[in-house]
Amino acid sequence: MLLNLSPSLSSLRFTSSLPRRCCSNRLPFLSRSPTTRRRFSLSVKMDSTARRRSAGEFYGRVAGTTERGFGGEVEARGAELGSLVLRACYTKVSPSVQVENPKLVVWSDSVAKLLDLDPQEFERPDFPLLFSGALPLVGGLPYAQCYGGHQFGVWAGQLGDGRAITLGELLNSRGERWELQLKGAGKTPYSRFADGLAVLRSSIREFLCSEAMHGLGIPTTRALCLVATGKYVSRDMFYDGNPKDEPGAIVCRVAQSFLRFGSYQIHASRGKEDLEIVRLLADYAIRHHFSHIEKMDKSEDLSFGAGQEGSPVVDLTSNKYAAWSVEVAERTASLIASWQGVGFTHGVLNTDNMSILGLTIDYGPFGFLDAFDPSYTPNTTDLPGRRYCFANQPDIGLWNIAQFTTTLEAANLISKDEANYAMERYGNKFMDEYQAIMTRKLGLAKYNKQLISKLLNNMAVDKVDYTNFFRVLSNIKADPNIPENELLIPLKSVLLDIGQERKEAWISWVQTYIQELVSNGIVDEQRKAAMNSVNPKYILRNYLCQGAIDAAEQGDYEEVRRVLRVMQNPYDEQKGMEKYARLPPAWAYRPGVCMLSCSS
Ligand SMILES: Nc1ncnc2c1ncn2[C@@H]1O[C@H](COP(=O)(O)OP(=O)(O)OP(=O)(O)O)[C@@H](O)[C@H]1O
Repeated sequence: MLLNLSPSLSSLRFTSSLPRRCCSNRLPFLSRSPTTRRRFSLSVKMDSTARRRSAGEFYGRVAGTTERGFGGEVEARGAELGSLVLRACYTKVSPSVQVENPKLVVWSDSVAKLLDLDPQEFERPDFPLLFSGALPLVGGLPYAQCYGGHQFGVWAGQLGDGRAITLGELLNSRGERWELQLKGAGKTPYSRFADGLAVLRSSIREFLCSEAMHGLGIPTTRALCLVATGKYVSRDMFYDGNPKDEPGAIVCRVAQSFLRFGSYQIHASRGKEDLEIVRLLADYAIRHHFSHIEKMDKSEDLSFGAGQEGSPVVDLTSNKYAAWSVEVAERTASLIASWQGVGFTHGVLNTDNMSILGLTIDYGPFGFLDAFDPSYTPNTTDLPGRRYCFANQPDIGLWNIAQFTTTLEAANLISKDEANYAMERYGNKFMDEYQAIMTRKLGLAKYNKQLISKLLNNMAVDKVDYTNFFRVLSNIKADPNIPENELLIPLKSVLLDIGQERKEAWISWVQTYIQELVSNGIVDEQRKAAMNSVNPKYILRNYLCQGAIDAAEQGDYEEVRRVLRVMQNPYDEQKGMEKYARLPPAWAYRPGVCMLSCSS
């Protein structure tokens, strides 16, 4: 039954979406056959320049780095426990989640604006029914996408969308295309062995972090609203054989596209018959999301030497797919540089969690750094190798780009030289952006590698809080005459429990920093304002999420809403909200708060 919608909701303009001929429901040969094993070569040769120009140098070597993953051959193991959907990149499927008196937990007015949705619509009594998928949206064309991916460096075959259902793609009045997706709305043909559902705990984390990342100015999928279904879902959070019933929930995510590296990989992995889908999906992405590439002036000289001297020239005007791969590589590099700037650790950087638009996607066991620790990983599953720890993210981004370009190569869309060139551009872009971000964080006029490396080293030794340190750093005055015993006063709230020897190390660093500030010649007040606009006061520490989750599980949604409000303006001083900038309390170190598993 379709509802009689008020003007704002009913005038949402849904538009055509993924290539229709790639829809499994349209295909006579829709297959849900058992997995077939096949050899799938994904060997990747890393360009030495690209590898050299990654960020390892700043953080030192971390145990279990990713070298092993840079090459070699893997076998397509496929979704051995489920069934496969072949020759298609999506399937029409409607939400099937059960609800009982569903409730709107939290919503985002700014996302509503993106969609031209009147925020008053959040108040309509049937809103929770519409945005849990229990009632259809007029004009919606729901579907689930087919994608695969490398998980922890190993090809895992078909993975999703196992619990995300796209309601449709909208065109807003500015001509922007926005895809609406319900996460946790029931099974799809891609659900494998799982239930297609999500719990309140993980949905609150996803909702809050999407909006917090946006507040920080970091590209991300957004979240329109979060509905508690009123039903329970069984989860084994610690994988200890003791599943517990948790409240179920659904987040309505919004992005210009949810296409991932894995959306392309899955088809390249299936050999000849599916290579055409890689091309169709690439054309789709370029047409709708990288249209400037299609409009590129062919007479413009965009030829570049790929790599070192004597290496082949790559002309980006002659192959739109090459230009596209470079842009995907560069967007990914910028994204990861911005994560490093705020201490965000994604936790599960599998290729199915890499957006082709360079958005942060899939908020699972993420964490922001508290005490600076390059080897920090928020994901308990990642603990043995720390593949996805903070310091490894730039290298993992490159590894993932290598998988993406290998996919385009396999589909004969780009050449090996073009693939190498995209990787090289990743390395260069990452370094440029990372250096610029760190320079701004310190309020300097130019990049000073030694000063920054020394600082990060000091912070790691003394376990200094990453966010709060940079926030108070702006209080240091560019005055070379400050007596030695007063140099650390502006930093006293963040240099906790350090002995005499470490004090000396810090005094020495502050002295060099002040010299640098003096030579840069920026007025203190100006520098402070500039630093505070890039060093957040508030970040979504895991314990803040947990506080909001604990209250919401008791039926009190006010804390989720309060945390959202604080995180929407993370660079501002917010009167009365100082407690949200505090270090984690002791209880935050209990299992499941700062460290999480993938169970959601
Ligand atoms: N409860 C579930 N039911 C069905 N499929 C699931 C479930 N949980 C995860 N999956 C699928 O397993 C894959 C890997 O899990 P992951 O935790 O990365 O996904 P997710 O958080 O559901 O997805 P997304 O990347 O869309 O945010 C995903 O493709 C997802 O579709």
